[in-house]
Amino acid sequence: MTCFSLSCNTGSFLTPSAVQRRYFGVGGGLCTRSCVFTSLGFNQFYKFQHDCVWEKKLGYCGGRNRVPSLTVPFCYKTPRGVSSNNKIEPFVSRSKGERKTHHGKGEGNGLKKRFSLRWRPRLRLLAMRMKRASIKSILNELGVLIRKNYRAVAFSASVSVVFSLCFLILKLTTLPPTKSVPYSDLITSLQNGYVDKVLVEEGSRRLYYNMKSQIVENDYVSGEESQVADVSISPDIDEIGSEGTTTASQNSPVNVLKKFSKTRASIPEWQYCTRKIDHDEKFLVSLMREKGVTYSSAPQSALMSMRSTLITVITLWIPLIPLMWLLYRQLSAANSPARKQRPNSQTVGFDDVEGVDSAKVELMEIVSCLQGDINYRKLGAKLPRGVLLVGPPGTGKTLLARAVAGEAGVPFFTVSASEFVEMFVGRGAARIRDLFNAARKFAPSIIFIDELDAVGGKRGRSFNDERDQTLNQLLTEMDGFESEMRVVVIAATNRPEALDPALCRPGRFSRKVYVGEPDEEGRRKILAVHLRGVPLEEDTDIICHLIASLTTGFVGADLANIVNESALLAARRGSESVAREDIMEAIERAKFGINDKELRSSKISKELTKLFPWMPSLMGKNERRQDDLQGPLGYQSLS
Ligand SMILES: Nc1ncnc2c1ncn2[C@@H]1O[C@H](COP(=O)(O)OP(=O)(O)OP(=O)(O)O)[C@@H](O)[C@H]1O
Repeated sequence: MTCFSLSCNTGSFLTPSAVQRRYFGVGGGLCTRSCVFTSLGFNQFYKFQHDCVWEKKLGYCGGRNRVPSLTVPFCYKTPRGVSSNNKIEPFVSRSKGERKTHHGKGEGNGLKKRFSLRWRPRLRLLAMRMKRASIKSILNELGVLIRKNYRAVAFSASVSVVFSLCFLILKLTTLPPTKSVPYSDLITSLQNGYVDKVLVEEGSRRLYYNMKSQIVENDYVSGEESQVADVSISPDIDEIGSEGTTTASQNSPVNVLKKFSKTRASIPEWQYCTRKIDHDEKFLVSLMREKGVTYSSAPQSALMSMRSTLITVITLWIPLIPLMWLLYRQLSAANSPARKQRPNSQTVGFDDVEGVDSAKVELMEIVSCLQGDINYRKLGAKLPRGVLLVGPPGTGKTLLARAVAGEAGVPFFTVSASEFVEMFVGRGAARIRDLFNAARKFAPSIIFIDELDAVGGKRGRSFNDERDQTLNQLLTEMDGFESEMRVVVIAATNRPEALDPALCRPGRFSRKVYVGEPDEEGRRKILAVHLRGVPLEEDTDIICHLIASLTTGFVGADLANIVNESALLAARRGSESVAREDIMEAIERAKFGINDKELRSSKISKELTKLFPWMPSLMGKNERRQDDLQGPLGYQSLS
C-alpha cells in the first residue's frame, strides 16, 4: 500500500489531477480549511475546518474526472494549526488480490472499517474538545450567550416564574380527594338511611355528602387537624421531629406550609361528591327531610373560585399566546423595517459601480454636499431631499445607493417599499414615521427605499386605503425635513410612470437620475470590476473586450451573473482558472438558457413533423452540420 501525506492551502479546491500533481509524495503540512478530492465517479469532498471536523458529501462527477479512490483517515490539531498526517491510499496501486480482499471482507470487518473511518476521528475530536473544556470557559460562554439574548432570556424567565406561581397556587388549593359517585348512589344511600350530611354547592351542580359510618373517623381526623393548627401557631413545639427537639428548619414557613397542605390532603371534608339531576330537587329535599338528614347549602370557597378562575385563564391564554405574539410582532415598532447600516460596514464604493457615469456624477455631488465639501448654503441652495433612481432592472440602482452610503460615511437606512405594505391599517404609515424619526436622529444620514412603486403608486386607483395612507405619510415626512436637517432620501423604481405625481414634485423626489443599460465601454468596465478576483487563463482586458462585444443589451446584473457562471463552470471542470470556453458557455446559457438549444430544436422539429412527416431526418442532418461548423455565437472561430 502506498501512503501519501497531504497538505493544502486555505479554501483551495483540489481536483484529482491537482492532488496528484501537487500533493502526492509531498511531506506533511498544514491543512487549514478545505480540500476536495475526487474519486471513482464521485466527488468526495472532505472538508477540513479549523477545528478539524470533516464531512463527506457525494455528487456525481463526469467521466474524464475519474481517478483512483482516495481515503482520508483523519487529521489532528498541532501547535502549528490543524495538521494532517492523512494517508491517502490509492486503491488502484494495490494488486488485484489486495483489492479483492479490501472489498470482499466479511460484514464484521466492513463495520469495523466504517467505524474506524467514520466514528474514530469524531470520537477523538470529541475527546479533545472535552479535554479542552473547563467549567470556567463553559460559564463564560453561558454568560456571553445570556448577555447576547438577554431579552429572550428575561422573557422566558418571567414566563417560567408565572407558570411556577400558577402551579404553586393550584397545588396549594388542591382539594382533599373526594370520591365521585353517580347520583343514584346518593338516592340509594339516602333511602337506606346511611347518609349523615349533605351539602349543596351554590352556583354549581355539585352535591357533597358524608356517610354515617364515617362520623367517628371524621371526628378523629378533625382532632388531628386542630393539633396541626396548633403546631403552626406555636412553632416551638415540634411534634414531628424524631427526638422531640425544635429545629429552625422544621419550623420554617415552607415546612409549615408543607404540613398544612399535607394535612389538608389527608382529611377529606366530604367523602362523596355527585352531580345533581335537573328537576329532581324536590324529590331529593323531601327524601332528606323524611330520613332526617342534615342538609345545607354553601357558596363556593374563595380558594375554589380562585382556582377555577386560574384554570379558565390558563386554558384560555395558552392557545391565545401564539396569536398575541403574532399581533405583537405586527404592531411592534421594534419590528420596523428600517435596517440601519453603519458606514464602517459598507464596502461598496463608487469604484465598484461602472457603466453608469452620468448617474454616478449626480450622486457624487450629493455625497460632497453631505460631507460638507460643497458649500451649497453660501449661495442659498438647499440639499436635495430626494433622489429618484429610475431604470431597467439590474442596472445597478441599489448598488449606486449603497455606494453613496459607503462614500458619504453616514448611517444608511435601507428598506424595501413592499415592507410598508401591511395587513393592519395605519401600520405602514407608522413604519414610515419610525424610519424617518430614526434617520433624523442619526442625521446626516441616507434613507434608501427600493422598489418605491410598491407604495408610491397613484392614489385613488384602488380601494386599498392602507396604501394611500402610507403614501400620504411618506409625502408628509418628506415635507417635514428642515433645510439644515441633512437627511437624503434615495429611492429606486423600474416604473416611474406608475408613481403618484405628488411624489415627484420639486421638494420631494425632485432629482430624477436615469440609470440605463451600459454601452460596450460600460460593459467592459463592469466586467473588469467583477473579474477582479477571478483567476483567468488569458489577459483580463482581452476577455473583457470579448464579452462586452458579445453581450449587447446586457445590464450589470447579467454581466455579474456571466462571470459567476463561468467560474462555476471552470470549477466543475476541475480547473483552477477560468478559460475562454467557460465564459462562452456562460454567455450562451445567459442568452438561451440551459439546454435551450436542444429544446428549441426538438420543439421546431415536432411542429414540422406534424406538417411534413419527412422533415425530421433532414432537420437532424442540418443541425449536425451546423454544430460542426460553429456555435450559435460563433465563438469557436474567435477562440
Ligand atoms: N453598474 C454596475 N456596476 C457593477 N455591478 C453592477 C452594476 N449594475 C449591476 N451590477 C451587479 O448587479 C447586481 C444587481 O444590481 P442592483 O441590485 O443594483 O440592480 P437594480 O437596478 O437595483 O435592480 P432592481 O431594479 O431589480 O432592483 C449588483 O449587486 C452588482 O453585482
